[in-house]
Amino acid sequence: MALNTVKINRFIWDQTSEELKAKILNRASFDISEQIKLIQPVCEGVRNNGDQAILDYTEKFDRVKLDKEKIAVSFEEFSEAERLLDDEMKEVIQYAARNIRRFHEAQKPEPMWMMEMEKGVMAGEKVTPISDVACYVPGGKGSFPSVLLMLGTPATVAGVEKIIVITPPNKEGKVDPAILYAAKILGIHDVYKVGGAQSIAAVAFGTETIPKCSKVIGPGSSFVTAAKLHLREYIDSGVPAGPSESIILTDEHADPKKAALDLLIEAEHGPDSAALLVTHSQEVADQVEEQVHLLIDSLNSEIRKQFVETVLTNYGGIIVTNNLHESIDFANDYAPEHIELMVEQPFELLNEIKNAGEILLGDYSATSLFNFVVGPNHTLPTGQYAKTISAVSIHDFLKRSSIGYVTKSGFDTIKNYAAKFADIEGFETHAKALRERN
Ligand SMILES: NC(=O)c1ccc[n+]([C@@H]2O[C@H](COP(=O)([O-])OP(=O)(O)OC[C@H]3O[C@@H](n4cnc5c(N)ncnc54)[C@H](O)[C@@H]3O)[C@@H](O)[C@H]2O)c1
Ligand SMILES: N[C@H](CO)Cc1c[nH]c[nH+]1
Ligand SMILES: [Zn+2]
Repeated sequence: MALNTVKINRFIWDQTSEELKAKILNRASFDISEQIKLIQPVCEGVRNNGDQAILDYTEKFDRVKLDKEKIAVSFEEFSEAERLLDDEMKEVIQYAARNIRRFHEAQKPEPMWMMEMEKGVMAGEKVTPISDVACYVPGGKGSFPSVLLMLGTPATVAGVEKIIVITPPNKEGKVDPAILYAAKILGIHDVYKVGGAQSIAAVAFGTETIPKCSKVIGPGSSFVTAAKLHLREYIDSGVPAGPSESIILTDEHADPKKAALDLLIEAEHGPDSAALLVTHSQEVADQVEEQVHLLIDSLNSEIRKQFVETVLTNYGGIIVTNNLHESIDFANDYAPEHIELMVEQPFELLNEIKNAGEILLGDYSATSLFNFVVGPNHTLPTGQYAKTISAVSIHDFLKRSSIGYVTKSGFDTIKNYAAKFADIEGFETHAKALRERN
C-alpha cells in the first residue's frame, strides 16, 4: 500500500481547460522574464569589472569565495581529481566516452563536395570547424560529467581548435573530479570555475582570466538560459536546452512498473522539469500511478523525492487521451526533449512522431541509458524547441561555406541568365560585371 499522499496531476485531455493545457504545453522554460531582469546587472557587472565581478557573483550565488588565481583549474587540481576518482568510475566514464565518440564520428560529413551544374560550372560546399567554443556544464542541482562528454566529444570530433569549459564550483571551491577526468579524456585543459549568468557574460565579453568565445553551448538553469537570450548579440548560444522533460507514451499493453520507473527519470532533475505519462488507457494510468507512489516511497534522497513530487504535481503528471492517435497528436504538439514509446509495436509509431529531441523505442530503451552511455547526444532542445531544432551534434561545431568555380565556356553558357536576373532586380553593376567581361 502506498504511503505518500502526493496528488499526482491527472488530466483527461479533452476535458482540460485551455488555461491548464497552456501551462502543461508551455512548461517552465516559457516565461523567464523575471530571470532576465535578475541577470541584466550580473551581465553588466561582468562586462565592466571582469574577474572581480566573477568572484563577487560566485560568492553571492554559489556561496564560494575564490580568488583570481583559483578561477582557472590548475594542473595540480587535474592531477588531484585523477587520484580521487576510483578505477570503476574511470572505467564507466571511459566506456561512455568511447560510445559517444563512435556515435558522433558517424555524423562526420564529407569535408568538401562539388557538382557540375552546367559544363564548366562547378558548385559545392566546404566544411570548416568553428574556431572556439565554451562548453557549459551545469552544477546547481547535481554534477554533470556526462554533459561534458556530450558537448566536448562532438566539439573535438568536429576539430574545434579552442575548447574551454565553464562550470560552477562546488562548496569547496573545486570542480567535481569526474568532470575534470572527462575533460582530461577529451584533451580539454582549460576549465574555469564559474557558472550561472556570470559565466555566460564572461565568455561573451571575456575577462582577464576567461577568454571571450564565439559560441557557448550546453544546458542550464533559467539563469543560464536568460543570460544566453540577453547576450545573443554578443555570443552564439547553441541549442536551447533548459529544464529536462520527457513523455512516456503507452498503449494498453504497457508494463506499469517500467512506465512508472521511466516517468521518474527526468522528474528528478529539478522542480522546474516536466515528466508526463500519456496514455489512452485509464487502466494503465491507474496502474502506473500506483507504481509511482510506491517508487516515490522507495527513494532515499530527500531532495530528489521533493523534485519528483513537485514535478508530478506541477508541470508533469498523467494525461489521458481518447485513443493512440490523440496521444501522438499531443506528443507532437508538446515536442518533448525525450519520448519513450512503450507500445506493443513501437517501430510502427516511429514515423508518426514528428517533434521530439530523442525517440526511444520499446520497454528496455530507458532514457537513463541514453542520458549516459549509449552514444546519442543527451543535450536536446526543451520547451517545444524540438519542433525546429535537433540534439547537439557535430554540426553545432561545424559550418559550411559554399564554393564555386566557373570556366570561360561555362561563363558564356550562363552569363545571360544572370545578367537578365540582375535587370529584373535592378542591379546595374551586377549586370555590368557579366556583360562587360570577355
Ligand atoms: N536539456 C538538457 O540536455 C539538459 C541536460 C542536463 C541538465 N539539464 C537541465 O539543466 C538545468 C541545470 O540547472 P542547475 O541549477 O542544476 O545548474 P546551473 O549550473 O545551470 O545553474 C546553477 C547556477 O545558477 C546560478 N544561480 C543560482 N541561483 C541564482 C540566483 N538566484 N540568481 C542568479 N543566479 C543564480 C549560480 O551561479 C549557479 O552556479 C536543470 O534544469 C536540468 O534539468 C538539461
Ligand atoms: N536528462 C539530461 C538531458 O536531458 C541528461 C542527464 C545528465 N545526467 C542526468 N541526466
Ligand atoms: Zn537526466
